[in-house]
Amino acid sequence: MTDISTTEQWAAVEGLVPSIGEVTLRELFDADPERGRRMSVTAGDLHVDLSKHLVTDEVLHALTELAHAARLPAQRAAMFRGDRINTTEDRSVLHTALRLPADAELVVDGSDVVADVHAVLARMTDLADRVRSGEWTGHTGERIDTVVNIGIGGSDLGPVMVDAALRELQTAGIRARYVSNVDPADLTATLAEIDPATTLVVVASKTFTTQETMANAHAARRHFIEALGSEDAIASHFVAVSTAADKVSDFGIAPDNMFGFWDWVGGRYSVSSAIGLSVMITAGPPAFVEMLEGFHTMDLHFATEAPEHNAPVLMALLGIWYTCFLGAQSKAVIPYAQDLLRFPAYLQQLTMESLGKSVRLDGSDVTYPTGEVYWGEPGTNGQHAFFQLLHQGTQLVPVDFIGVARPAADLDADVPGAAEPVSMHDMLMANLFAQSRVLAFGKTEEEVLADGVDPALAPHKVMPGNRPSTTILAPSLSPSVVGQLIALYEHIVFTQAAILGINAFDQWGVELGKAQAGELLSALTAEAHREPGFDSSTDSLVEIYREARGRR
Ligand SMILES: O=P(O)(O)OC[C@H]1O[C@](O)(CO)[C@@H](O)[C@@H]1O
Repeated sequence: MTDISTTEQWAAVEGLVPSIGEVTLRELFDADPERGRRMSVTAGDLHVDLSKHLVTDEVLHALTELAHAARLPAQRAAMFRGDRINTTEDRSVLHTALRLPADAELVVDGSDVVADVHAVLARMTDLADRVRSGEWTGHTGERIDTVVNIGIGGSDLGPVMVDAALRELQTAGIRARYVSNVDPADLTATLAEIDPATTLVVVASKTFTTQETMANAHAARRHFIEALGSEDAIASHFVAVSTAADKVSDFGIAPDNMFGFWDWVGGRYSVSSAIGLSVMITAGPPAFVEMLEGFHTMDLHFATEAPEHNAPVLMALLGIWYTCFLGAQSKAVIPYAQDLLRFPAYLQQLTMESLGKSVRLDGSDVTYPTGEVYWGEPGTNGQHAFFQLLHQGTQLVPVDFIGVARPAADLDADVPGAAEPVSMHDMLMANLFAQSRVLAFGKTEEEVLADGVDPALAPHKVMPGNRPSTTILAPSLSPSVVGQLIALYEHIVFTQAAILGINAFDQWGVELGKAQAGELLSALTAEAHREPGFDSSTDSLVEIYREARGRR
């Protein structure tokens, strides 16, 4: 396969790097008063402003040529068609099929996957409606008021993030709790605040073998049987979401209470599958369907728009520009929306499990960086924590700002000096716009001195500026917008992987740790301390731990 870094298109981008060192964002904006509008694209309901990036039209053009050199349109078509592009696991990659409308058709390996998807959606809807209406009752005849989702990674981060994002729609009196960590503190804290008689547990695991999930599920099962006095209680308090029907049945959950998905849905791409069941129960089936429509809107945008107007393609190319050509190593995602609190954590798995690869699809070593370290916290909190490094530190950290125009609810605040109370949402968004301006345009020494600052202090108050950011502005945090945002980043990941020639859909690196945890568990729990067998660090840690636990 072609090593993208050996192409003339790659060399062309590389050749433009010095030109970017010669201009500033201030100069680029001064030279083109239309830059703000001209370098923004619309994707579904999202206004995506790319104008505050360290690029000229020439750079953007050269980057889109890179996408052509990597045959992005052909690779994209192969994914949407269901080709087995996850070659190391010999699987199709079809999360986009999870949001196709019911009248669409997509036959893969002789089976219409759209019909399969909608059959599961209908069963999920039926369960959610019955739980929400009170028709589904627990073992003692009480209504369900709490859903506990037990899962980890993709079987947790998606639902937990969307649950928070759709908080305002949770009007049926049903709350969700999420248990993921094998640290017993996680399940213990959750069990302490729920009543088993009114709780439905969703065991969410694609494989139904994940150590953390199975440990938590079995412990929860014991707790429910003890609390409700009968093993029969499991039938009305446990459902499962999985691709492994046999293992679900071995656990004691009947097929009627299992909601399936397929091996062509990667864990980190699974929130639009039955893995979203807890959210469908708390926010309601119409909200879930609207979210799927939002996903589909972005899928269509990605599949059909030319690269020059294609938000995920452009954002992916900018990511490659910063990491492969300008030396950036991380990307901050700052939602100015408290309900998107968990979006950065969700993106960490989506992007880093996907792009954390050092060999290409053909097994050859990559010769360029892949992926970025994603991190972030909601604004304005981040401003009072890590923004100092973004503004005046020495690292290049591109930022994605996300904001919504209309809040679900607003409050007025009295602001010193203001005649009238001020909308707190307006305050929030003013902060977002201010931060992206300060990052981009900074403050020169001349401007600092013009404020009358002591010249000795002036260097400390200079803001270098020229720090790039994207601003994504949505009309509101509707379920559709949530789906659009998730799909936007899914397709950014796809595009980067397609250009860099890596597999975004496997995660072999996670496996070795799982295997070694098994060996370590035996060493920690064995009757008698074995001869040292690991390495001198691990051996002494095991010994100290065993002693602390009273094991010799
Ligand atoms: O849904 P499962 O099979 O329990 O897997 C959970 C997670 O574990 C991983 O395999 C590795 O962390 C993720 O890719 C996945 O989302």
